[in-house]
Amino acid sequence: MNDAIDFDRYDRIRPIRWTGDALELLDQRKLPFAVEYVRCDDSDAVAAAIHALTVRGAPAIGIAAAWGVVLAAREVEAGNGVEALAAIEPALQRLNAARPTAVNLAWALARMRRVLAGAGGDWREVLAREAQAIADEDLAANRRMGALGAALIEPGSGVLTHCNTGSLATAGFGTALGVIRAGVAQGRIDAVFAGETRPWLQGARLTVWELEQDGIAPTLIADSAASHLMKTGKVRWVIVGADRICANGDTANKIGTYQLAIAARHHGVRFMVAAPSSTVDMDTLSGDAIEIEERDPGELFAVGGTRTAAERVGAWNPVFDVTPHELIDAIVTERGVIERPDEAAMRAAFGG
Ligand SMILES: CSC[C@H]1O[C@H](OP(=O)(O)O)[C@H](O)[C@@H]1O
Repeated sequence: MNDAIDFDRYDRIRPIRWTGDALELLDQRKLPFAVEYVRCDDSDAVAAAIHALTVRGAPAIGIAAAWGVVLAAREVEAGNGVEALAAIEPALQRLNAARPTAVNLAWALARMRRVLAGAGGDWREVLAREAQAIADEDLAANRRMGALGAALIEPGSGVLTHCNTGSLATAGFGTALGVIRAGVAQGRIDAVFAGETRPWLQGARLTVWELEQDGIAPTLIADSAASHLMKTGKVRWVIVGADRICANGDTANKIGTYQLAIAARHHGVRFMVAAPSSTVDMDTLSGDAIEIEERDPGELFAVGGTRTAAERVGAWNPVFDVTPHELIDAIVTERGVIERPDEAAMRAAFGG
């Protein structure tokens, strides 16, 4: 076993590209069957891409929104940041409304507002530098988290992950999938199981595709097979991402995460949440206060354009759920590891 991580092998995918005058987004609605980028020339196009899941994943939508602010700035004239902020605020509101659950969206917009409010005549350049800094910091955080999370994993482990938390959901390398990449690179992880993650199939379409790019051969399972897999003893950890981590450690993540945590605790499988500090929301005291996004029920009726449900059926499509902190064994951010998270541990680590 060694601690080295070959980022040339494990960190090559970039879902977000800034061209200097437009934002190019790897269209995650079309992966893995087509690798196509969508060009956004204005902030409303970015907001639409976030809502449509062209770009998705908590850190990635924050980064995309930050570049959306840069695009909004191109449409106004102002002598300084305060004037510019007043002019582009409606566009920032539309970006913020694109999706409600991942705190990274609002966090990135608040950070862009903060630097803009203090900027002078060079406010456009200040915004562009801040958007790039948000992306660069996320990539560095993911690589750091990968090492911190992997260090918790005993050699010879099997792991199960849910949804997609890789390069596609971030600036690169990933959060939970970054921990898994690091664990594989270090020889700690022998088997990676990926849940398909209905209804949007982030696991079957995106996580499997990402791992194939790395030369890692995951085993795909139906979401409904997860408890049975844990019962076999083949996994020692469930490793997932997060869209919002509250002041007491309660965590919102892709729908299905909560039941994975319940099953993990029942079977003595450890449960790790990996997310950058930009996903921590110390202003939200507990998971009960998190707005859970509900998407078009039609997402449940078809896969890839082929209907799979009988006609004339209703559906309920919440796309996140909340795992109570009591079911989480470790929260890993780039700042460190919080074992058995609770409000005291979260405040010691993040203040507030
Ligand atoms: C690294 S954050 C990824 C996070 O976002 C996903 O949701 P969505 O695909 O709807 O954006 C899921 O909750 C992942 O854990």
